[in-house]
Formats: sequence, C-alpha cells, structure tokens
Amino acid sequence: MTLLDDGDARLAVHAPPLLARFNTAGVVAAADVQVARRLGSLVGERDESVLLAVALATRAVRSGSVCLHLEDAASFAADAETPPGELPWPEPAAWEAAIGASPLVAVGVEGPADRPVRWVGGRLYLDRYWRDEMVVRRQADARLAAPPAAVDDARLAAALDRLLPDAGDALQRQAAAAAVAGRLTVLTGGPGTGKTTTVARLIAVLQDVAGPLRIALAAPTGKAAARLQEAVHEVVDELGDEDRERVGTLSASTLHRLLGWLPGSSTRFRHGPGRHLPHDVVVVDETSMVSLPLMARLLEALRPDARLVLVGDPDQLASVEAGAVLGDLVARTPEASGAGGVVRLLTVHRQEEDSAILPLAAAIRAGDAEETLRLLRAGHPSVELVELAEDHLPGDAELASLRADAAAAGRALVHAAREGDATGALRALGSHRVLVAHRRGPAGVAHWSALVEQWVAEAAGPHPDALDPRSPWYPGRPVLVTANDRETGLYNGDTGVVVADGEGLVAVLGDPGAPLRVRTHRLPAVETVHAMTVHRGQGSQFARVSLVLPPAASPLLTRELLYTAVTRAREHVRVLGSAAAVRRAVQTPVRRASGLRTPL
Ligand SMILES: Nc1ncnc2c1ncn2[C@@H]1O[C@H](COP(=O)(O)OP(=O)(O)OP(=O)(O)O)[C@@H](O)[C@H]1O
Repeated sequence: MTLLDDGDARLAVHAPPLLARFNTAGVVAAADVQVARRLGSLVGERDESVLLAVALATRAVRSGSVCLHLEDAASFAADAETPPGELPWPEPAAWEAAIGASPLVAVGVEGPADRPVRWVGGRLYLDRYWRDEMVVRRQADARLAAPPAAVDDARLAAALDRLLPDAGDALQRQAAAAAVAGRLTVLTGGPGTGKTTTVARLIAVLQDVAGPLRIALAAPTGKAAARLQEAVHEVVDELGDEDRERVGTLSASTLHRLLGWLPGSSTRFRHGPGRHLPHDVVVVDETSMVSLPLMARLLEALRPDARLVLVGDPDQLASVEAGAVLGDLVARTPEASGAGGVVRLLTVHRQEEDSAILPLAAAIRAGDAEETLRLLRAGHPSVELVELAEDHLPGDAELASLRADAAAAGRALVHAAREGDATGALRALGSHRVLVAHRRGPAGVAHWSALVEQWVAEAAGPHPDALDPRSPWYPGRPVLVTANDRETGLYNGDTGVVVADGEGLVAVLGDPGAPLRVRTHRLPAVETVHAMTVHRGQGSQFARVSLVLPPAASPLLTRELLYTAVTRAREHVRVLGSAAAVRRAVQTPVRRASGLRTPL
C-alpha cells in the first residue's frame, strides 16, 4: 500500500537543477529522481529533460499507471505545492525530440529490446511494464482471434436451456455461450447481478458440452478465493444430480498459489511460458484487483487452447500495483457475439428490494454526487450518513452509533474466541468492519484500529484467567496477515482471529464453515485488524460497514474508493465524513494511464 499512500516526499541530494526544481515542487519524489539519475548514468544521458521524463514515468508507476502520457505530465503537479504553470516544463516538441534521440530510450514497438525505457505513441514506459503490457495485448488478441470451439450445438442449446433459461437473464446465458466458444471471456457487473451464479452454471454447461475439463477457480486474495469457493458450492449444490456430478467439487485458490509462487519475489512463478498450467479452464474472480504484471504472468502460464474467464467489477478500485487491467480489457475487447468477448450483466437479482445500498452504489458509479448525498441522508435503515463539518474530527456523540456496532461485534468475537468457537468467532469478525482510506493520520488505519480495540476491550470485559497483558496473543484478537507464506498457505490480506484451544491458543482463518487452524507461533507477519483500508477490504464483504472518509482534499478520495467501500456492505453501510468529502469522492474517478486501450 506504500505505493498509494505516503509517497517518499524527501528531497533528492545533489539533483541536477531541473530535477531539483520538480522535486522541490513536490511533483516527483526523491526516489523518482534517483531512478532517473541511475538510469541516466548507465548510458551517460545528461539531457535533463529526458531524466525528468524518466522520473515522471517512475512517478506514474508509483501512482498506479503503467506509463506516462507525456502530454498529461502536468497532471502530477495538480496536488503539488507549486502551480503547474509556474514550473519550467520543457517545450513539448523539443522534449519529445530529446526523448526520441536518447540512448536510454527504445523508440516504437520495434525499438531495441535492451533499453530501460520505451517511447511509443506519446507514452513513456519503464521497460518492464512495456513488456508486460505487450504480453497482455498479444495474448488477449490471440485468444479473441481464435476460432470458436467446435461443440455440439443441440447439446449446447439443451444445456443452456436447463442451466440458464432465457427467462432468467439472457445476458447470463450469453456469457455462458461465449465462454464455451471462446478462449477469453470477460464477465462484468455490479454487486448482485449474478456473476458468481453465472460462473457456477457456466462451468456446468462447459462440463456437459466439452467435458470432462480440468477447471481452476482463482482470485487475487485468499479471502476472495474462499468467498468464491463457498458461493460456487452453494450454486452447484442446487443443480440436478447429473450436472452436480459432472462439476464435482471445485476448490478455489489465490492466483499466486495457482501459478506456483516462488518465495523471494512477487513476480516469479513455477508456471509460465515454458511450463503451462495443466488446466483447460481458468476462472478468475475479483479481477479488478489483478495488476498488469500478475495478469501478464497468468496469461503466459495458460495453455494456448485453455479457456480464460475473467470476472469482476471494473468500477471498483484497481490493483495496488500498477495497472487497471480489467477496465482496460473491457474497453478494448468487443462485446461477446459467438466466441468470447465482454458480457456486462445488468439486472440486479439479489432479493433486497428494500435496501438502499445498491441504489447508492449505482449513484456513485454514475458520478451523481447530489443523488449520492440524498440517498445517504434519506434516513433509510440500511444507509446512514454521520455528517461532519469539513475539517472537524468526530466527537463522542458522532461516534456513538459506530461505537455501538463495533462493540457489539467485538463482544461477540471475544466471547466466541474465549469459548474456542472458531466458526462463531469468524462470523463475528465478518459482522462489522471499519474501513478507512489512509494508513496513517487521524483518518488512518492505526488510529481507528486502536480506538476500536479500546472499545472492544471495554465491551468484552477482562479475560477471566487474566492472561499476561503484555502478550500479543489473546482470544479474540483479530489478525490480518501482511506477508505471503507458503508453509502455512497464508497470503497477504488473509484475516482471522485468535481463539482458545484447550490450554493454548490457535489462529483460525478463512471460511467460517471450514476454518484453517494455524498455531500462533507459525503465523507469518500479522497486524491487529479492527479497521482496514478499503483496498484491504476489497474482495471481502461484511454484514455492516462503517466507512471513515478522509478530508475532501485527500488525494486518496476517489469514486472507486467510495464505490468499493459501499459495496462491501451486505446489510448496512455507515459513512462518516463531510458532504464535501462525499462530493469530492463521487466526482473524482481514478485515471490510470496505460496503452492497452490504444491500438499499436
Ligand atoms: N438469473 C437469475 N434469476 C434469479 N436469481 C438470480 C439469477 N442470477 C442470480 N440470482 C440470485 O441473485 C443473487 C446474487 O447473485 P450472485 O451472488 O451470483 O451475484 P454476484 O454478482 O456474484 O454478486 P457479488 O459480486 O455482490 O457477490 C443470488 O441470490 C442469486 O441466487
């Protein structure tokens, strides 16, 4: 998360004058300047305008873009201390010419492969991201150009009629037909539009008309994988005997586990172009959270004839690492007609007619700030706005309803944990969650986690056996895993809770119905998690969510952040913040630069 949070704002020492000027103005960080200088010194590039462009490309990657659109370079100055107009920007034509002539830079698609920076169509890439973008572009194009799979049409029609009758949702049926015929299908839709239902049923269709097939279900986080597995099982359990048997027992894993993550690097995997995955079909859920590099590794690892189904909601926050690859793929992929393509589900099927959460999400998604505020203020039982004056921290009265929710959930959590009731404790863990935008500061995770921890301790009362109060382990401690660990099978982002286990303690994680048990001393790095960032909460759902908005001026306040936070709630969402912060969020969609939407 450091990528998006508090960028390194220190000043670079001994930077050449132009770089120093942009560094002082807060447009590029010391780290960006250092990367540019180091790369420049490799080839003896002294032209400061080229080094500035490289520093801006590094800056772009730090803020989630895949490349720098040179003509948008001034946008990085928007949050900086010096107005963009007062900075000594190089003259555009001369700047482009200098970049094109630099020994640092490979020009065009055919440019030499051994240079650290690539310049294509007005975009400047650090080479690694250029290569990953090319992998995704080529693989996606090849998959979409493949001829439709030969299947028995009558058998397909019968399977579709049985599993996805037209009267249910014609788009769901279209998605299944596309996934049978094509090698790349992108299935999108907002919450409750039946994405998971469609995945489970399209697998049954596939097994009927093209099976038996080896199928992998995956998601970017362990939590999302557990949720996918549970949801797919629920749908499969309702199928007829024959379909149920054909589908068999599907289990879901993280993408890292599927690809065979090798410790010591975030992007090295056992499976790749030289060693394909054995699967005939790979279904990825929560694809909005997949970064460009991870998508490239997945595509390289697939057998060319395997079917890939990418499922997700491109209106949610994009990955922590660079890229917004689901949104880019949706924008560049034709609508499904026959083989593969994009299908966007539009009908909300979830039976919650009286909930205001979905209309609220729709208003945010549409960028309608006034409708968002109206719904938040309407006093609906499922939606609450604790409206604060801008630059005003909440007082006890304003915190009362949040405190009541946090204390109730915490009391249930601690009591179940003391009883050794793993399922009850994990259910309580999912009953309420405080979500925030920042990691630090008064609107940050650390502050809110400590505050909730204190409320919970007061609500739950002291432990009857008076455990060592200095011990970090106590029954009811909610934990967030912050590192990947192959030995325990735990991944960064997994959450769980410490529960009593006879005389000792054990951490339980994952699906409340089938929890994973891990001795506390075997846990990888963990944090206490009474509050988490919205990024961390992505891929999870909670019965009740309390979202603490940062001040309206926060650069993290975006439409995607608000939309993602609100759609984490199943029953109730509470927003604490000013009207200005709500408006600012709704009116600030994230823009991440990439070249995927542009033909080469
Ligand atoms: N065609 C349909 N007809 C009737 N009910 C449906 C249909 N499709 C889905 N549903 C129901 O709608 C609800 C939501 O479906 P599902 O969980 O598959 O949506 P989703 O898009 O995966 O949601 P989320 O991403 O929020 O989890 C479920 O209760 C499901 O049974």
